[in-house]
Amino acid sequence: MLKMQNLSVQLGGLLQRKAKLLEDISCEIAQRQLVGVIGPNGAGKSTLLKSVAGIQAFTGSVRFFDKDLAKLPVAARARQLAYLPQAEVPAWQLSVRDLVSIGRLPWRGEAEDKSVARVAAAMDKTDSAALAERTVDTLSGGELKRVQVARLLASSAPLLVADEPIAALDLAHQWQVMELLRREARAGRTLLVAIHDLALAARFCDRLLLLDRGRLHGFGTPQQILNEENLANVFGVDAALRNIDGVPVLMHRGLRSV
Ligand SMILES: Nc1ncnc2c1ncn2[C@@H]1O[C@H](COP(=O)(O)OP(=O)(O)OP(=O)(O)O)[C@@H](O)[C@H]1O
Repeated sequence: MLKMQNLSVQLGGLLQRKAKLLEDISCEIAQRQLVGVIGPNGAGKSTLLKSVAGIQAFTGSVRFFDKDLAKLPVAARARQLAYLPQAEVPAWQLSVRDLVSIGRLPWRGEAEDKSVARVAAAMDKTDSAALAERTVDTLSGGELKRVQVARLLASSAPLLVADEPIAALDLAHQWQVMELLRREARAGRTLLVAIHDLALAARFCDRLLLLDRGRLHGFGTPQQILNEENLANVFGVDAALRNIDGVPVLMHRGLRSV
């Protein structure tokens, strides 16, 4: 289980203006769940994910199965969680296969064949096997994103943290990646995924964590979180919600504010 307690992020030193990016986020996420982190631009989604991933300083605690993630040595933490940043542009002319293999680095002492098999499986699942020998700097934005998702999936970490993993993907690949992430949850992993597409979040996520200006506005099932009040008050849109096959579907009426 992933447990955040009073997680806060504040920027600025003694003489600088202080900015609260996250304020007292407390939330418990069960194992085997795909959790969508939603909220408008600037709500704090990336900051939350970076805090959980251990690359953003914060106060409070983030525990995963009773391990305080921030206190784990880096190598041990890398075996607990894999992280996909929002915008990651590889600086080297790595091959796709080598970039996906980076997901295996925390297990580099292990038998070679298992890593090779996991890398191949991750490329297959994300439709990136045909790109294996290309260098990553030649890929389109969507192809690169799929390869980066493959790197995440190649990891054996039980906690996956992904910042907008379906941004830049076409419709079919968005569905494919969401299906893959849900399957990883069903297989036992816990996933925390920032996502802007509320329709896909409603369709695939087990729980939604709604942030508004650095605060936790709500945590619950898509049915509980995606209501007309939250859409108006948090996202500033006037929308009607219709229930189709048990999934809330948004019908936009207009903007409340921009
Ligand atoms: N280093 C920083 N200095 C000042 N402000 C920052 C810094 N990092 C983040 N912020 C601010 O913190 C807020 C939250 O940023 P964050 O990237 O977490 O938002 P987000 O919800 O992921 O947004 P988006 O949907 O646009 O990706 C934003 O207003 C951002 O400008």
